[in-house]
Amino acid sequence: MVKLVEGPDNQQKVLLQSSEGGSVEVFLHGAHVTSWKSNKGEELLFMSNKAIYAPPKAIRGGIPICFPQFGVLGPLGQHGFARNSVFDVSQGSSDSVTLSFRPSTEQQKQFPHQFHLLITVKVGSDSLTQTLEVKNEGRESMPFTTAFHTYFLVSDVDRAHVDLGSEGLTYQDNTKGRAESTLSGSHVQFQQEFDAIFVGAPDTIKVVDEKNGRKISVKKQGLPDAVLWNPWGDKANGMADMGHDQYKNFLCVEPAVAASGPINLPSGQSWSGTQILSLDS
Ligand SMILES: O=P(O)(O)OC[C@H]1O[C@@H](O)[C@H](O)[C@@H](O)[C@@H]1O
Repeated sequence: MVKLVEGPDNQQKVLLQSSEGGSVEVFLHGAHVTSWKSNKGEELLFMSNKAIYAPPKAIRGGIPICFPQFGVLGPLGQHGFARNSVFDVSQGSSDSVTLSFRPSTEQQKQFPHQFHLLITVKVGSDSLTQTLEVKNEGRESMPFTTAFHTYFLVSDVDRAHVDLGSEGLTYQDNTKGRAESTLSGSHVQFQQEFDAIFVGAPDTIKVVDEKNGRKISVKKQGLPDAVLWNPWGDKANGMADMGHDQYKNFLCVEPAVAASGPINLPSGQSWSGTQILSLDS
């Protein structure tokens, strides 16, 4: 039942369709969602026009999976190796797919743990539900951090904001060596590079595109933190896989186990975290 087609750079992707008209595309490379369209067919995720779809680099845009490490919070390369690896199809239907990954011997040299990672993506009526489930198949407990690194498409970052739904939250500012800062009000309006870990963030966060009147709710389950990021012009224009001034068209909200972690998963046990994205009508 799973519909697999070839995408850019000879990479295979799964096409999902909801009965109400919404659709999602997921590459086997990184179990990476690169498109989520509403019931009316509008694209809701940002993709770089210079994205490279083939491993070993992660695809720029969509929803990279950061695992088994978020950011530089550990000994591995930034955001871990799952996003650079090709997954297998485990099971699926017309509107949902589960992709499966086990680390290679080479990857286990950097991260000496055996695990089974399952990413399930389901498209619903103006919604996308994504679950990360990991089973520790090794003999030792396994430390990890993780994130759904979601790039939301906005018409103009100057006329968009993130509503955290609660005033005066504190965050670790990655642009200042993780110094603690306090948010004034409950909104983040991006006006320069912003890279922040909200530890113990609210479980519902809204992405508001003021210019086109669109609101998307991000609900997280089992994921204590949320990272908010936009690199702004100088940094983004220096990225080889990001188009010129495309930073104006996205903002990232990333449900995560980041500074609250790591989680130490005992041998033989499983853990899961979920994000539910829904377009407010
Ligand atoms: O360029 P990458 O590896 O995809 O990372 C993008 C960004 O991801 C964010 O999650 C981090 O907080 C940033 O510090 C980082 O720059």
